[in-house]
Amino acid sequence: MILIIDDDISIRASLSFMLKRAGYEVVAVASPKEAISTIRDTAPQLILMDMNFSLSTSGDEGITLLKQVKLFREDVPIILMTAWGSIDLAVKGMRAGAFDFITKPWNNASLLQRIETALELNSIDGSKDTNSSHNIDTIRQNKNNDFDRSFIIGNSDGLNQVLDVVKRVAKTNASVLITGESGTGKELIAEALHRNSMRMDKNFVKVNLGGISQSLFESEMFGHKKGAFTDASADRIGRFELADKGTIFLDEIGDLDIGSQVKLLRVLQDQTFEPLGDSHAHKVDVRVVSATNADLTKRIAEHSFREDLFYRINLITVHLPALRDRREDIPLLAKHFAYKQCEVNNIPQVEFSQDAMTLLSRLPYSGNIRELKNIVERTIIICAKKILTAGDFEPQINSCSAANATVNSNTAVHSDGLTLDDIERRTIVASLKKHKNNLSHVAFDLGLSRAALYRRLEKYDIDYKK
Ligand SMILES: Nc1ncnc2c1ncn2[C@@H]1O[C@H](COP(=O)(O)OP(=O)(O)OP(=O)(O)O)[C@@H](O)[C@H]1O
Repeated sequence: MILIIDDDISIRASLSFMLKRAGYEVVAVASPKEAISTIRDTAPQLILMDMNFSLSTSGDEGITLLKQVKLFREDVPIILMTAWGSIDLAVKGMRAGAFDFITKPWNNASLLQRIETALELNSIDGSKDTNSSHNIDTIRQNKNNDFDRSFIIGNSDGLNQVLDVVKRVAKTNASVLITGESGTGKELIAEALHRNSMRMDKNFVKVNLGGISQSLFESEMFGHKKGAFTDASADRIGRFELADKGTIFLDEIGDLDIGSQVKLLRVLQDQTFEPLGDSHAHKVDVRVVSATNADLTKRIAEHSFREDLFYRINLITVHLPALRDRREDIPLLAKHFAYKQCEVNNIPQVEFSQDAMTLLSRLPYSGNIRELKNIVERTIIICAKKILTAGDFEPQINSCSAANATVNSNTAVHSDGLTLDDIERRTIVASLKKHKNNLSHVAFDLGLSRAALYRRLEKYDIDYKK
């Protein structure tokens, strides 16, 4: 049963109608007093609670009610309803333990989706309970079936715990925030959520929010109509529309400026937006996965990140441990990157000597898995040997840490007579050979944009037209 608490009769009526039509049993009450007596007698599966009771405009009554409800029914998810103008109240409510919030006027489809997500997540959390209902068993089964983690290497407890959460929430529509240091595999986890969701056949759209300027944010995310501004010479589809029915991955969300944060919050609220120059609201159905290596709680305290946006993107948090805290994964990862590098470059597979593996297993890895990948790939290209020893890796390790230290200066780094530029040039030449000068394939392999690849081809004067 879903309990609706709202003093506005028209809201009670329209919510009841919508929820009953969706197959839920509904009880609707008008006052906090009636609400408390209802939850004393029956346990609702979910509560939809208005925060703006007419008796007080401060919202204190709503917060008090929320706290009382939590005392009686700690495990029942509560979704708060507020006006957009009093979203601060929703934030207070989230701090006091509400599960989610919506702003009025709401969008029926997205409210239903939130309700479904809340119920699903609550069942998963409660699935350890021996009294689990049929519904919980079904969810548990679904979550365990066919989980594809084939592209994620590692078997450490730290990684397995992360994957366990991913497995349980992938099929829901819950927003997920992935945290962790740079290079720990956050993007891979976002992909795993998508690949294991009902949305897997639709788009996974990645947006690097750190790379989008404030002035371009709206056109990039929501699109624009031809003529909407001086440079808009044609219609453009935004990232949200591209991700419709799929997943949008908001990378580096901690870097988003405060002005763009409110625009993002609005679209996440009810999944509608207006492209620039278009007065029609566009509706989308998008699952939101975000990632950051910033400490968002700290940013909230410093007022550089909106707390309401934080709750909106963060129904579930997944924290990826640093590589130095899951060293068991290093040998598997090293072998995996070596295998891939040899395959891509069409060279015979290599092996690691015992001392090489011991060395790799002990490094500090401030750049995490990305750093390990670079070290392995460079060593293979430079050494061109069948069995790689610790001695082969050492110069590359020095060069990588030196490169980290001088990343913002143009100082050339020498190791074994080679500069980083030499290494980069060799890697590009090898990839060109492997892909018979197909620049799209080379760019993809090396993780570069075509423009970045062209710049390097010019810089090193590499003839790719032969
Ligand atoms: N478990 C893993 N198995 C295989 N490859 C991995 C794994 N984790 C990370 N990688 C690889 O390491 C590199 C860095 O990973 P990724 O880009 O996902 O990290 P990130 O945390 O998103 O980094 P950033 O914060 O800098 O964006 C990628 O090439 C990725 O494919």
